[in-house]
Amino acid sequence: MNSAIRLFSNKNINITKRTFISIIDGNNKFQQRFGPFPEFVKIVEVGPRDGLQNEKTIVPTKDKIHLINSLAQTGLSVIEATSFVSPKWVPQMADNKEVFAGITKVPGVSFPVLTPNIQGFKGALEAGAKEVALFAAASETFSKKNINVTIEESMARYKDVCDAAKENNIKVRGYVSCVLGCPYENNVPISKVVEVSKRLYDLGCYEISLGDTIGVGTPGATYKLLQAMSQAIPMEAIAVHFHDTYGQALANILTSLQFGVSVVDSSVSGLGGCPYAKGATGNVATEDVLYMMKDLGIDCNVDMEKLMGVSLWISKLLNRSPSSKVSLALSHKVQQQQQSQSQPSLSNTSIPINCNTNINKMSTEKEKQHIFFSQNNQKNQSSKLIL
Ligand SMILES: CC(C)(COP(=O)([O-])OP(=O)([O-])OC[C@H]1O[C@@H](n2cnc3c(N)ncnc32)[C@H](O)[C@@H]1OP(=O)([O-])[O-])[C@@H](O)C(=O)NCCC(=O)NCCSC(=O)C[C@@](C)(O)CC(=O)[O-]
Repeated sequence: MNSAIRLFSNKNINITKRTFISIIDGNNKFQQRFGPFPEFVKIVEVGPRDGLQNEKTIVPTKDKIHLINSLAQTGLSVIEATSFVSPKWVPQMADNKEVFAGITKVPGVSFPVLTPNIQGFKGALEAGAKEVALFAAASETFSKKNINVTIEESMARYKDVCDAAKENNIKVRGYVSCVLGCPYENNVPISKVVEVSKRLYDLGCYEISLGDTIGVGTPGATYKLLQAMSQAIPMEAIAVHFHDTYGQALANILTSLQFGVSVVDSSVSGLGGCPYAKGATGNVATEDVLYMMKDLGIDCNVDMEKLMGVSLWISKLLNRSPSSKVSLALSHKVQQQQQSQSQPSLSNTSIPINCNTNINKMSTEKEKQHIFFSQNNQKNQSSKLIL
């Protein structure tokens, strides 16, 4: 039994249900019991890359650009823009140069791109990228399937990329896939994850993102992994990248925060997957992460209202509902509010959302921009949403 419930059911302690709720509701008490948590968490938005690389229908370049530009208006400081990988392997990212050239390089926002080898690095450099991301795996089979080389061979390639990056003053981030399980080998030894992560870190990656590629991880497994990782790499250089296939991502993030992790990868609307991990669903949704962070009192410096607008827009464009539980819940709330025509009650956060907008029917970029950023003004059609 958890200690809070034990306390509540202990007849010797005179505690009312009301007091009990106020104890667990108080952020300070919660932090004392479950924290401490970092004060600030950097969100690395991977939707435009990890999300769109897995879409069956290829999203038009202009829409990718619009997606990234809109995300850059939300306060996000890192938005992974595209991949400089082989178009034969991942055709969804074949327009990498056009996407990178088309996006507005907002000061203070990084737009890293994936590079699997020196050819990709050169392409990224020519396109004007200031940050690249390498992606290794802790599973031999996954490495072969994903980048057609063994782990050892990938390290040799990544050394060349890191050397070239140093010469050109380019920041390098490193991914390790299959940290909590592999679609081909199932169990992956923690020692292998630590080894590959440390090698990437020693090559010069400033941050190592631990990828639960197929979303099989649990808080228990995450705890054990981070315990081992914390012995090898400074905690501030560790990021977590959870897919939500088994619905464990938020619980795993909470565990990671308790360990001191302060960088979380996520994807707007829960877009995502991996073309070489069949059945893996999207990354944890950025909206869901923000909702949890807000309750924990953790600052992420992202405007939830704007992000929800982006989430609804990209979901409409892809002709499906958001994978984000928070987006779905909030959309239903809006619909209910619209039906009952009632006034909203007291709230800390209000999100205006126009659920009736069909973005596909909008012909021009200007119209799309308008619906994104002027929802506040569309009082006749929008409802204020209460979190
Ligand atoms: C690594 C390769 C290229 C090896 O692929 P390969 O076939 O072994 O490459 P190659 O060196 O033998 O070259 C074959 C052809 O590819 C071209 N080529 C070679 N390199 C490039 C390049 N950079 N950009 C563009 N073209 C390239 C090269 O020019 C040549 O073209 P051809 O002469 O036949 O016309 C391939 O396996 C590949 O592109 N893999 C990428 C797969 C991928 O993007 N996977 C998804 C990202 S990883 C992921 O999602 C996991 C992550 C990061 O999110 C974290 C997690 O959740 O775990």
